[in-house]
Amino acid sequence: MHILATEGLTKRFPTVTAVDQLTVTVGPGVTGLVGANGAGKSTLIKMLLGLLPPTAGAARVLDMDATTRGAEIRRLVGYMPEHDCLPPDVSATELVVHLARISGLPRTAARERAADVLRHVGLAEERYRAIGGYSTGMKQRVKLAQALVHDPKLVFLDEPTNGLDPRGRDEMLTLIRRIGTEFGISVLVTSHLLGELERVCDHVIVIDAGRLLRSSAIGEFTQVTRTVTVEVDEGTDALAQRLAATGQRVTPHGRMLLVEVQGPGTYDAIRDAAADLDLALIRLEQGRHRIEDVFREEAASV
Ligand SMILES: Nc1ncnc2c1ncn2[C@@H]1O[C@H](COP(=O)(O)OP(=O)(O)OP(=O)(O)O)[C@@H](O)[C@H]1O
Repeated sequence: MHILATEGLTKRFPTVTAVDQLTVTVGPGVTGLVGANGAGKSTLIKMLLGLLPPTAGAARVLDMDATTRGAEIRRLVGYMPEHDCLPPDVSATELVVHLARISGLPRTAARERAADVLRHVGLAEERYRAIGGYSTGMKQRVKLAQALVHDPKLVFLDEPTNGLDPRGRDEMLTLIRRIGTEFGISVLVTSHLLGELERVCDHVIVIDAGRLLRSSAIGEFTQVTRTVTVEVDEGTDALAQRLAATGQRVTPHGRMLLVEVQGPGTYDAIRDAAADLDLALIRLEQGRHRIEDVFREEAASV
């Protein structure tokens, strides 16, 4: 079953083609939409919501045509926009209740539902304070809460981790995963960082300059891009030589080594090599996959 599907979807602005003949399908679960800034992610979402007419091609969301049935789609889909769009002088509770009412919920149900979603996104007492005084993380949570308040079947989250510090980012990613698993709501989440989506997505779509670069289950991504970063206090060269001698693929990266994970044995090989050479391991961590890595691999394979 498809949650959404596009066929040759294209959006041309006077000086740029933002989405270029995109044909892609998305199933239930949490799907990441990855691309550098300007790749066309927000434009795609706006077309899927029926807010922007395509220049060519078609899009279906929850089996409805996005061009002709935008209002129905928006009733069933939650949208967390990328940019700051919150009124500063009202509280999160007032805003979310108001938006729930606009979505058609009766007054009492709107209040209850708003209290529920604000609790789920982790806004407690602060929800009664004016939004203008909120931190970026709190504002992102309010945007998320309003996307969920009308109990959608699907949510589009546009760069939800933007502007967050590492801890806020982690908490937001955990929340997104919960939306997909505990609440059973399908999610399309955009980011310019593939690394952060790996943790929460079942499937990832990569676009570049509006074109589909790749659409794969997350496992396929991690298999081909997985590396482990190794740092030792000294003796990096000796470690690299030892690892290479035991069949590991090693690339020096400044003071660190990037080792391709060929299987669980790779970690054992690193540990044993460091122990044999009497080196102290400072860091042994899963490589963060940046979108550029995928671009490089795709380019190399063409
Ligand atoms: N209304 C518009 N008029 C003209 N050009 C636009 C418009 N909206 C977007 N664009 C252009 O289309 C391209 C894709 O923009 P879009 O916002 O969809 O990218 P994005 O992947 O969401 O990136 P970002 O995260 O930076 O917003 C960019 O070159 C952008 O400048």
